[in-house]
Amino acid sequence: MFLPAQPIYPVAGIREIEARAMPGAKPSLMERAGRAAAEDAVRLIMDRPGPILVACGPGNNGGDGFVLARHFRQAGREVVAAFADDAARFPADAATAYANYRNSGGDTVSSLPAAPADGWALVIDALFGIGLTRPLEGRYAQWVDSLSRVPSPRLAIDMPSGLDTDSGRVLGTCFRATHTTTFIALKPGLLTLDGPDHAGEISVQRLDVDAAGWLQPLGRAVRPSLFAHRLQPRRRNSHKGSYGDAAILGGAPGMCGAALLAARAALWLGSGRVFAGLLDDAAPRVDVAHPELMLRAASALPEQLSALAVGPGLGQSDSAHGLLSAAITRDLALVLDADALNLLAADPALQAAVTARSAPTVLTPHPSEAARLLGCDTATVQNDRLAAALALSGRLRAHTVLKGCGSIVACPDGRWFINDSGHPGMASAGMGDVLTGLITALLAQGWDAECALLAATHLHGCAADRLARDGIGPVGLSAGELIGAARSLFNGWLTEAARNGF
Ligand SMILES: NC(=O)C1=CN([C@@H]2O[C@H](COP(=O)(O)OP(=O)(O)OC[C@H]3O[C@@H](n4cnc5c(N)ncnc54)[C@H](O)[C@@H]3O)[C@@H](O)[C@H]2O)[C@@H](O)CC1
Ligand SMILES: [K+]
Repeated sequence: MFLPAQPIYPVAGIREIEARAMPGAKPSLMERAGRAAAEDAVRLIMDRPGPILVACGPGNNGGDGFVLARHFRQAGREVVAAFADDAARFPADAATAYANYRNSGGDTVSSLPAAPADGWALVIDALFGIGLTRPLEGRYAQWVDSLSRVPSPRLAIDMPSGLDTDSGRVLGTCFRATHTTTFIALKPGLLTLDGPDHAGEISVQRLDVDAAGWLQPLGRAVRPSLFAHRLQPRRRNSHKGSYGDAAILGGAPGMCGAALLAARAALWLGSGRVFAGLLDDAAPRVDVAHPELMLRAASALPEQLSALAVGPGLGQSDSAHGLLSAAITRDLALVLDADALNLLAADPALQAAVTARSAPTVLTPHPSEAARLLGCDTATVQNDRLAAALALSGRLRAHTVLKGCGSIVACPDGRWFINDSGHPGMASAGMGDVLTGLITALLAQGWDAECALLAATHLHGCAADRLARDGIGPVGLSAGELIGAARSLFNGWLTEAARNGF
């Protein structure tokens, strides 16, 4: 069964949901949060004797830590609570949690104690959650760094302290959790940029709050349930013309491989026919490993196509510019990748032409390409990947995938998705070309841009994950190897969808 695509909210959304769900809630949300975190913590210490260290901060995240500490005390487990701020300045809920902890006989220490001889059973970071507003420094930076070095399991409450909730940026330094218990819903920062390196395994504790019931989410984590309705079995009475003509335009001298990788991916994800238009006059006439592909001169692609990708190995020559310009005016689903994006960034007239298109456009930038398109630097894109992807989709009226750790899929209407499949072994040449081929194949088969982009992006990462489980990667995974795994997984999804009656 396909898992639901969980909602994701930035801080403002979580605050709004809290404000609506909190009044009169019994037990209070903080009581629920502390208890839920304690339940996750119990699972981490099943076979681990010894004391638990909880580091509590000056806000409500610290309050959650005191609720959790009280539960462990009451269960007879040794807890050391480190708290170095002024309890008189706690917000109301945290003040109650602190008082209850003290009333249960709990004490605090004002500096991080040395680890006991047999180590901590677990260390818990309840320093800062969604209320982090500036970089960690001084004492809290030291605490976070030394807690991150503890070899025990390390649990972050709501957010790893130091991680910006909306962007996944590390502010100063950041707790490196092995596990994170996050409340109410997922947050973007857990899933993109530096989030996955710091959050570890994520458990979402909803606290009996129906987040989507209070606030319609704009963001979701990518799961096949989002496009399951597209995973239809093929009709027996069909032929290659039923599954579209896909084409890849690129392959300038020295870069034919990029176009061939994209074309191979389009072939193995089910396009009826696949053409590759290659700019290199000396390009091979046949792909010997895949003679099914129809290799043509770049200017000789058929008039009738179902979907066209421009970019893999395209280069930035005048002829590349001319071909791109002509492609943009074609009334078909269009994927723009690599140098097509760089040419677009340098030419406002091309951008206007993209914006004027009525057929779907998909953009697949990595952060530097996105920066060129937005006229900013790469750091600005990375500092707020979500905003960058949405800005591109809005400006160019296109669906965008901003690649990188936690790829962001943005729609022109302001909805967005974060993909959590894949691993750093995918940081190798040709991976983007394969993604482009996968997207193009689905567009050629009649999928809408949103579903094609979501499915291809998720599939791309899932294929890499499956290969890594079999020892093919993460290190040394090559883009070509991904294509067969993607095909096999996609067929598995089709079987699953049929079994579940989609
Ligand atoms: N509001 C609620 O009812 C609930 C809140 N919950 C918890 O409360 C958290 C949010 O609480 P808060 O809004 O109090 O925020 P935090 O507890 O995350 O932190 C806010 C406090 O940290 C200070 N601060 C921010 N950045 C700092 C830095 N770099 N160095 C030093 N101090 C810094 C702020 O001035 C403020 O005192 C959530 O993440 C969650 O853990 C949960 O208990 C669920 C219910
Ligand atoms: K925390």
